[in-house]
Amino acid sequence: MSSNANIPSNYVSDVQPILYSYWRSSCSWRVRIAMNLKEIPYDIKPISLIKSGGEQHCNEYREVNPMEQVPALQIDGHTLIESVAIMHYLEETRPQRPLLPQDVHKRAKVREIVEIICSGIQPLQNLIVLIHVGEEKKKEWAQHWITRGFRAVEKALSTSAGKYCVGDEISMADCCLVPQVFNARRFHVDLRPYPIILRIDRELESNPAFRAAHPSNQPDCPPELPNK
Ligand SMILES: O=C(O)/C=C\C(=O)CC(=O)CC(=O)O
Repeated sequence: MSSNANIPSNYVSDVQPILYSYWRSSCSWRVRIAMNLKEIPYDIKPISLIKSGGEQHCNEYREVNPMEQVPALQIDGHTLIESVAIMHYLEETRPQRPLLPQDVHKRAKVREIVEIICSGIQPLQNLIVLIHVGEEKKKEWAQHWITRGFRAVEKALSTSAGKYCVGDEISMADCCLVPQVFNARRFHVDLRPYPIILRIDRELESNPAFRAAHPSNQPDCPPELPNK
């Protein structure tokens, strides 16, 4: 299966991977997009982040992911956690449909945008943080950090974007951007100051890999919430 000269051919297993995922977890969503783009078939094991105080905290799942978060991916006989590390593993073992550009400067740009979103925005507005911030303040809190980060993303995109975040090829940066835009809408962030972000999000809306990964198309999406 693997055509990457650095990866032994027996490294990649034919056993279908299992993705521990939650329908509107943006981190699970990044990996779903990457798997779909690379056309890797996988099964989803839903982990409800809200049922009974969160299934991610149960003993059984803590064995899978000691960070008590989704996603986790069982693949090639290994259990991997952390969405960005997982995307890089997929890139290295399944080089088909690359998610990193060849050009080193473009690669750096992809990693920069990934980092802004995955370290500088999402962790500050995820469920565990918002629980600590409290119901009353959580919307303002999330808006603050998303706005701060989107200013930097928009600036990065002003020099890197073509059709997508970096040039005209879909990359890891796009896998991270689309779920973060969803979160921004969820917290009613005014997105008008970010026209490039909005344009790329719109561009990717109809892409089949992105569409299939959308929360509303997940097996654990509550039926009463078909549209986000
Ligand atoms: O249904 C819920 O409200 C629970 C959790 C989430 O949305 C996931 C997050 O914590 C946000 C995120 O992934 O960025």
